[in-house]
Amino acid sequence: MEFISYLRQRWLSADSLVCVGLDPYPEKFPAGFSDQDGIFQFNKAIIDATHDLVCAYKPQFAHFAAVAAEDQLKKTIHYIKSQYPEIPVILDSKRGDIGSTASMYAKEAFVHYQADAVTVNPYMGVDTVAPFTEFTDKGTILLCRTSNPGAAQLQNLDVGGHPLYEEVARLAAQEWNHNNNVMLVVGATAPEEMARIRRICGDMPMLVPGIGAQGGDIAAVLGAGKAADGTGLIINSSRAVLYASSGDDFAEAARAETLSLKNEINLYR
Ligand SMILES: O=C(O)c1cc(=O)[nH]c(=O)n1[C@@H]1O[C@H](COP(=O)(O)O)[C@@H](O)[C@H]1O
Repeated sequence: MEFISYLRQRWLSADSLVCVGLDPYPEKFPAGFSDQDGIFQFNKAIIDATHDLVCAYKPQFAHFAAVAAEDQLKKTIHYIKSQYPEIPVILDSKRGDIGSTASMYAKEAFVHYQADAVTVNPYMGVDTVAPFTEFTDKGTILLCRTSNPGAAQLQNLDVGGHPLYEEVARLAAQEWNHNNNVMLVVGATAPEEMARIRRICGDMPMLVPGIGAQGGDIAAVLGAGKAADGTGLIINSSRAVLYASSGDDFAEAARAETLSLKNEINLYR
């Protein structure tokens, strides 16, 4: 199934726009997760506790690679796909490189890790994005206006009467989306920019990080970014969910945090 239909089905069946980000910090894990399978076991506990509340999971590549735990990334994705096949998995690796190398990164995400979608840095241009979008059933989520404090320094630069991030949104919506599988990353910390991007990209789905630990405002995000039918957003929270408690009740606390986020978002849909 095409990624956007798959996502849409999940938005509706779970009645949720919440994405739980899997950003493992082993030093924050409660006791009992220190063996060599600990990252996977922690993720599994989080997934089992939250699966009915989410529209997607987003494992963050660097958090696995930095501790040589790529095998546990693969196992985590495989676990979601086998136990909860209705939930899309977005691999957050923010790849971007010349076309020949980009095609290897696309294989990495879609063939090796079996992700349903991947985050991609589009600032090298169309030939570096195409190797991802050629996987017609998979999703390609382009960094457009990111959530970090320094995002405006380059992304808001004026490029002939409009900011650079708007050019990315325009290209994504009008020139790069032949296979109807392109989406955009827009940070929750930039609601004004989000509203402008929504006007450019129609009902294209947006991945929205920056809620929770980065302080984004849910009402502002929904006001700026929801599509006409009350969906259109994949609202990610990682640390605020994963580390809601540092005790043995971490999975229950993660569930409570996810449920509260889902309910708060749904108030504004
Ligand atoms: O592409 C992303 O997921 C992303 C883009 C962006 O603009 N800002 C951003 O925070 N992210 C990712 O979203 C997650 C946010 O984590 P928390 O701040 O803990 O919720 C991290 O995995 C970031 O790498």
